[in-house]
Amino acid sequence: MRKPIIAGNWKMFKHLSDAVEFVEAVKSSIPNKEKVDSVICAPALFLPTLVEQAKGSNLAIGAQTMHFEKEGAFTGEVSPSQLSDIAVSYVVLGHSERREYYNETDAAVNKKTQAAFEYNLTPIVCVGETLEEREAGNTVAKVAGQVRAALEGLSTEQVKQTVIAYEPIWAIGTGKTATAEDANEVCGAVRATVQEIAGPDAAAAIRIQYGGSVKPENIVELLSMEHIDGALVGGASLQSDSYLRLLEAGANA
Ligand SMILES: O=C(CO)COP(=O)(O)O
Repeated sequence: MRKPIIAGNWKMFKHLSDAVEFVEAVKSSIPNKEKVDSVICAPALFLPTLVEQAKGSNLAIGAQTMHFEKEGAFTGEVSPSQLSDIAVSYVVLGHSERREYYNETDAAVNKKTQAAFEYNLTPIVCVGETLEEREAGNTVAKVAGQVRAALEGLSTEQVKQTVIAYEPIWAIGTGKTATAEDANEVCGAVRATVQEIAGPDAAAAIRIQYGGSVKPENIVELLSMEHIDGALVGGASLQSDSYLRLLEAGANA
């Protein structure tokens, strides 16, 4: 049995005071860690405050991106060692917005995934196809290629601990969710790819999230699917009541 993992990705939303208010509102109501992993991936600026605030609760705090080097002359970047030093526990890597607007390549995502393990961070690696790729019948080829590239060089144990987020780009922020069956089919293809790379134990253990217009109204059906082990949620993770409903669905999946 894979434990569900529900992660909110706040992207570039909220001010620090809103973030603190949110964590205060949810932290005592986060479901038991044995039932679901509950994560908020916040802007880097908020991380030290939120990590302190969430200490002792069931809420884990994650970053939305990072560099792959420990340190160096990379103006504006945040390093894996800096995240680890303030006890951040997750990091989103290769989000389609980073790939599209900041030229994050498969090779960089691979280096970042390896760096995450070096610094004790759990990577949430995002993969997904554009609408054109889907319409051309290239969804599985695209997603499998991204998975292979991201996991290259990892040990079987590291592959098992990686979280993959399947986010069809056309479903992000558009209100268009992939049908639960379509999402499950691609998540199944991700699992099959992991099996080819790292064997059946890793394929059985790795957790695969779906992301793209997930809401309290559609998450239960998505989580009922065989290969969907959680959700990476943008818009619907910004309000505390909606976020708690998502976690509740995770705890009961
Ligand atoms: O990109 C996403 C999460 O990383 C999905 O965003 P939405 O849930 O707003 O569609």
